[in-house]
Amino acid sequence: MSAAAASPPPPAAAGEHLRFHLRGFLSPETCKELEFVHRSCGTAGYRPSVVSTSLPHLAATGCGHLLLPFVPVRERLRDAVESAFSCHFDLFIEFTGLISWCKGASIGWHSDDNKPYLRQRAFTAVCYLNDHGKDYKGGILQFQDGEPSFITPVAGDVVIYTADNSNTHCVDEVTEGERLTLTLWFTRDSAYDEDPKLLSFLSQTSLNYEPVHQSSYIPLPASDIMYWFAYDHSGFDVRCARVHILGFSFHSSIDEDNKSVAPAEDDPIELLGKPVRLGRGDDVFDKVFANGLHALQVVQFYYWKAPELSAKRKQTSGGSGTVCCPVSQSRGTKLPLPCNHGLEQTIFGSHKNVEIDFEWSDFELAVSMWENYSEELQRKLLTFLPYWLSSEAIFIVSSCSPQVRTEGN
Ligand SMILES: O=C(O)CCC(=O)C(=O)O
Ligand SMILES: [Fe+2]
Repeated sequence: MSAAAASPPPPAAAGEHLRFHLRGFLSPETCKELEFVHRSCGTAGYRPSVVSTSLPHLAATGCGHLLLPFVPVRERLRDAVESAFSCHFDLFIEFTGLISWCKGASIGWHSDDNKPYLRQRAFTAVCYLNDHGKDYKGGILQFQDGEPSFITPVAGDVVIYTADNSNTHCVDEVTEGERLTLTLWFTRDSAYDEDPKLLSFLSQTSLNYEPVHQSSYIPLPASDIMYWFAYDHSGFDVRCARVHILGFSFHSSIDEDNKSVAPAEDDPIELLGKPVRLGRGDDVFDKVFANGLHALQVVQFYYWKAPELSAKRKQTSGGSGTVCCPVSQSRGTKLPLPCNHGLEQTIFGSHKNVEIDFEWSDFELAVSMWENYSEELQRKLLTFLPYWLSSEAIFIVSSCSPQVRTEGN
């Protein structure tokens, strides 16, 4: 969760600078962690060819604990904006969201406060989580006037600018791959502060679980329609596409010799709301996941940790052979989900290019690492929430701060 310690931009006299390009603001590890959250939880976006993950969506789908990786980043970005634009007033975060700009996504010339319902926006921060050229083509950010006149996105870099028409900008069409960003808008108007809204969601969902119970971090899918990515008179389910691209498939949780229990679904996509297994090639993994989103999150966690896991395996076993295989070939049949492999490949296919040296034993280890990771975040969330609720704000609660009393202290 650590964010790289880039020095804050120098304070500027009002009007002196329109925008700042901060290089290396986020560490590669922070970029990867946010990418994991987005690829696990994103839904079809608010514009064509876009997938997005907003913080209220995380809180509403049983993933309130996944807000934690955002907390230090939001705080550092607010500090950077306040210092860059010499703000002698309170600044609130109006929106925080992860966005994938997929093939065909672009935005024409605009300023970020250009609609009556967007007038409250004062500043924008866009963090780039992956690299132009390597991960996607197109997607250059251009400004109409002033310097810098364009930004070529590099993972870890941030651009901050005023949301008014002195920063009219556009984003070129993404022609290949997936351009990942973390976008924040800041406001001076506390009525638009997103924190109280998030806290209200969190208190309705996360506070119900005490003590930490396993099911408290299992994701709960939103309505199926939110995962439908429409493209060119066709489309696909985002959960299926993300799982397929990494070589996995969804299987029934019911064993083949027990077919009589298998219920017939009107809409096969509804099967993703029920317990599922994961398969790869002819193998089906033993574990039953609570739903398709749970399975997807574990697959994305595995993908995030795969290089580390395979390096560890090679170190300990000298690279030879598999230890045990928690899989079988006769378990749950492949779910009859509608898919469009060609389109899934066109839209999400580019990021699997880091070839995974796949072993089921690594995957099994990733399942327990994911459980530990989620449990730790959930524990932190439950510790922080009372402090957040009493100040109606989301902030880093330092464990050494004297007012924090955690269990056992
Ligand atoms: O992603 C970017 O570089 C800028 C995005 C943008 O202009 C917007 O979301 O309003
Ligand atoms: Fe914009």
